[in-house]
Amino acid sequence: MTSGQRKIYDEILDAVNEERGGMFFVSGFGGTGKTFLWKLLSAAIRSRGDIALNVASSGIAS
Ligand SMILES: Nc1ncnc2c1ncn2[C@@H]1O[C@H](COP(=O)(O)OP(=O)(O)OP(=O)(O)O)[C@@H](O)[C@H]1O
Repeated sequence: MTSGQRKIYDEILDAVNEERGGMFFVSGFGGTGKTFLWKLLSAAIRSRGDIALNVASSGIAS
C-alpha cells in the first residue's frame, strides 16, 4: 500500500472495528489505486468472517 492508501485503509477499518459506521468517499485520478484499496478492505473484513458487500450506483464501476 502507498502511504495515502494506508491512511484511508486505517481510517475505514478503525470505523468498522469500533462499529462507528460512516460514509467515506474515496476519489483520485484514474489508476491511482482506489479499486485496489477497496479490494484490500473487503478482503480484510471478510478474512475475519464478517460480510462486506461492494455496490455501485452505476453500471460502470467494478
Ligand atoms: N499499492 C499498490 N501496490 C501495487 N499495485 C497497486 C497498488 N495500488 C494500485 N495498484 C495497481 O495499480 C493498478 C491501478 O489500480 P486501480 O485499478 O485500483 O486504480 P483506480 O484508481 O481504481 O483506477 P480507475 O479510477 O481508473 O478505475 C492496478 O493494477 C492495481 O493492482
